[in-house]
Amino acid sequence: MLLGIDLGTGSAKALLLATDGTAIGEASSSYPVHAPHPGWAESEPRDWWLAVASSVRKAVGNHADRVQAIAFSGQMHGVVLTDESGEPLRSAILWADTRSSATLNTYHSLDAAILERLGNPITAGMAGSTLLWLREHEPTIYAQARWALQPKDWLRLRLTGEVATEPSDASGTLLYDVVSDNWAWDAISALNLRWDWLPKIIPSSAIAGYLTASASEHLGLRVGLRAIAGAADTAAAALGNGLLEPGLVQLTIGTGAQIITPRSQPILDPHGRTHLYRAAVPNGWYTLAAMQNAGLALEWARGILGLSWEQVYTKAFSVPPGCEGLTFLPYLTGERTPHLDPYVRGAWVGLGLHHTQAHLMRSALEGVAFSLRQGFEALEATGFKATQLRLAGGGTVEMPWKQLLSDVLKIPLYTSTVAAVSARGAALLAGIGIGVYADANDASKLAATPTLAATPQSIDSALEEAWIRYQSLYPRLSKKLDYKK
Ligand SMILES: Nc1ncnc2c1ncn2[C@@H]1O[C@H](COP(=O)(O)OP(=O)(O)O)[C@@H](O)[C@H]1O
Ligand SMILES: O=C(CO)[C@@H](O)[C@H](O)COP(=O)(O)O
Repeated sequence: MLLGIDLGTGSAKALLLATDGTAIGEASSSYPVHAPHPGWAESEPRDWWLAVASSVRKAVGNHADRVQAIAFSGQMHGVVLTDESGEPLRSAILWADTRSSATLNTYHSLDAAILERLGNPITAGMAGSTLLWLREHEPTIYAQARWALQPKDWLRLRLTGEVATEPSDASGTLLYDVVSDNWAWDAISALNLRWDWLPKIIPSSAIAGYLTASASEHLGLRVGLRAIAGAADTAAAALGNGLLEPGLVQLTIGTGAQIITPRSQPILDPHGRTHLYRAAVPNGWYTLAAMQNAGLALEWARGILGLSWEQVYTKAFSVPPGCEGLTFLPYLTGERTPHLDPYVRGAWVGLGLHHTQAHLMRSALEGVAFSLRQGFEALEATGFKATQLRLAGGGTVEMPWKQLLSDVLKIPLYTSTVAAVSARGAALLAGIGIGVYADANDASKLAATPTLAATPQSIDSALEEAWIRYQSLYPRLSKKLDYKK
C-alpha cells in the first residue's frame, strides 16, 4: 500500500492507496492561517506537524505494516526558514501573503533575459519575493537560517532528516529557471539573495530519504519507510486526475483556486498573466491560472455571516441569480490571474435595503465563480480551447455550487471519484518511486475516474448582467489605477 500526504493551506490530507488504485483510507485535519497584520498570511509548522500525524493515523488505521512507501504534496510558494535540523525559526510565510509587494520592483529591475527564464509573472507571496522582504525586515533570522524550504519539503526533512526539493515546487519559487530546469543562479545572484539555503533538486519520484525513529513514532509507521520526494499540490493533483496530456484542463478549488493545462514544452504566456511550472513528471510543464481567493473567500464570508456550509447553500440559492444588484469581489488577499495586483482588496458593491444575509452569501459564491471565469479566459488566451474541466480540491464537493460554476464558466465539469486528488497523486508518485509502476503513464491508469458533475444550463440574464458588472468593478477598486490619477 502507498501513502500520500497533502499539506494543504487549510488542512493536511492523508490517503492510503492499494497498489491497484483502491482508496483504503482517507482523513484530514485542519489548522489555521493567521493574519497578524493586514496582508500577512502565516501558519505554524507545529500545527502542520500535529495535523499530519492525526490524518495519517486515521487514514492508515491498522494497515501500518502494509505501507510500502510514502510521498508528499503541498501548498506551493511559501517559505519555512529553519535551522540545520529543520526546526523552524519563525512562522511559515504562505503564498497568500502579500507583504512582499514592495519588493517586486527589485525583480522588475532584472535583465529581461533573466526574467523571461523564470517563466512566471512577478508576484508577491512567492519564496523569492518573500525572502527579499525577510532580508530587509528580519535580517537576523535571514542570516541565521540554514534552510529556506517549501512547506512539503520542510515536512519531509522533519520526517527523514534529509533535505531536498523537486522541480514542481522549485519552479514556483521565482528562483527557478523553468527552461534549463535548475535553480536560476543568475537571478539569485543579481537579486543578491542567499543561495546556500536552497536544497538540492531531485526528481519528484526519487527516494528522498527514510522515516526516522522519532518520525515513525509520531506517525505510527515503520522506521526506515521509503519517503519519495513528491510534488506541488497542483502538479500532484494533475497526476492524481490523470492529467498528463496537453489539452486537458483541471480546476482545483481549495483555499485558492487554480486552473491548469499540461504542456510538453515550456511555453510562456504571451500576455504574462498565467504561471508556467514544472509538472510532477519528467519533461512536463503546465500553465496555471492562479486565483488567490476561492475557499478562503467563501470561508471568510460564511464566517462573518455566521452560516454553516449547509446554511450557505440553502440560503444562497433561495435568492435569484445576480443577487438583485449586489456584487462581491473576492480579492481579500489581492489577486494574481488575471490582474497581478497584490494591493487590490475585496468589496461588496451595490448594497440596498432589500439585501439580506442570503444575498450576501450568494454574491460571494458568484464573485468567486466570476474570478474563476476571468482566470479561465486568461488561460485559454494562452492558445487553446478547453472542452471540459476536471475538478479537484475540497471546495468542489457541493452540487448547487458545481452547477453555478458550470453556468458561469460555460463548460461541463467532471468530478473525480476521490476528493483528495493531490494526496492521490502523491501516493502514485510513491508507487513510481519504489517501482510498483513503471512510470507516470503507467501510474496514471490508476488515476481517479472522471464522472460528469454538471453541464451549463440555460443562463439567466441576471447572471450575465452580474458578470458584466463584476468585470467593470476591478478597475474601480484597483490601487494601480489610483496611482495613475
Ligand atoms: N461545502 C463547501 N462548499 C464550498 N467550499 C467549501 C465547502 N467545504 C469546504 N470548502 C472550502 O474548501 C477549502 C478546503 O479545500 P482543500 O482542498 O482542503 O484546501 P487546502 O488544500 O487549501 O487546504 C476551504 O477553504 C473551504 O472554504
Ligand atoms: O498558489 C498556488 C498555485 O500557484 C496553489 O497551488 C497553492 O499551493 C495553494 O493551494 P491550496 O492550498 O489552495 O490548494
